[in-house]
Amino acid sequence: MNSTWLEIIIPAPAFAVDLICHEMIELGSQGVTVEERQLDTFVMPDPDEHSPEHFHLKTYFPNADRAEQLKEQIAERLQALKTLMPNLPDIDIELHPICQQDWAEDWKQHFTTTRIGRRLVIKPTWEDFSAAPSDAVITLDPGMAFGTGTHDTTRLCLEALAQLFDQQPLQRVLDVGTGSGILAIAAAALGAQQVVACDIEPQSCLVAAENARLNGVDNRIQITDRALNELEDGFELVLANILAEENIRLAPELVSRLAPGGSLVLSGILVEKEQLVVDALRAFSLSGPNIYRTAEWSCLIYRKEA
Ligand SMILES: C[S@@+](CC[C@H](N)C(=O)[O-])C[C@H]1O[C@@H](n2cnc3c(N)ncnc32)[C@H](O)[C@@H]1O
Repeated sequence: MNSTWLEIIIPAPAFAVDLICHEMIELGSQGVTVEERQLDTFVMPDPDEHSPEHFHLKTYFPNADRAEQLKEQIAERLQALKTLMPNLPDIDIELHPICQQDWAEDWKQHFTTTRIGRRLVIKPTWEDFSAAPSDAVITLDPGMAFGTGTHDTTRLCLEALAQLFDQQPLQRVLDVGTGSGILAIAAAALGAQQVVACDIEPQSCLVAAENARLNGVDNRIQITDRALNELEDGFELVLANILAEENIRLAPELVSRLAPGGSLVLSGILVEKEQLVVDALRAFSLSGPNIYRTAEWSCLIYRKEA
């Protein structure tokens, strides 16, 4: 489906954002997003981060042919808001017609069967693949959760996982921020007998559980939304594809969940934030890191002293 929508961008001061959003919905907008910060990553904004004074509202209307009429209506609404908020400045809005593609099909084009390392193969549910006997094939439908293997941060983790399993078989693996479950399932497919996968998002836990079932490894993966500090320890491998800041915040818990000699794989780290993580991890008895980079992402691999 390729229908044309109208995207309207409204620069707005912080104090007016809620009311303007409300007005747009009243005018028939099918969705409003508020760009409040430069998103350089994939998860939640830092709650301690200060909000900026100005925002960009993007609001979407299904009927692009109403552009001129909508522009006038929005100008009238903004003018009317000035009676409530005398400090509201004059606002220049931008209008762009945009094509709505069939996103579900569009992103699928970028998720195709991929081999990682010697044995690991990631395959979308809608593709066929003839596996060699030694292949560890995992089949995924990421649903609403993050993790198809196409994102560089996931890929770096999968490469680390494949490399570590090549060095020695690993039995107990912890996947922190499991998303679609891709890393946990890959660990089980490569032979781990007990995998714990946690995520703060209940939706991710549901998707991960379904993907584990689909891959026939649900009996070896325990999926939980419990906090990291409530989980057991003694893991030979701990993977965390979460933000640099989150990796730093959780570092004591991540390290304490490792068995002696265990490996810690930290991903989701922008190259520019790599040093922050390296500095924070110095506080622990770890060797490393071995650092792997793809585009703007870094992945750090540590080993806990035996
Ligand atoms: C970038 S995704 C990674 C998904 C998957 N592991 C992968 O490598 O593709 C990060 C996931 O971590 C989860 N997450 C973020 N902070 C977390 C935390 N403190 N504890 C557990 N999960 C967390 C998010 O909900 C999200 O599903």
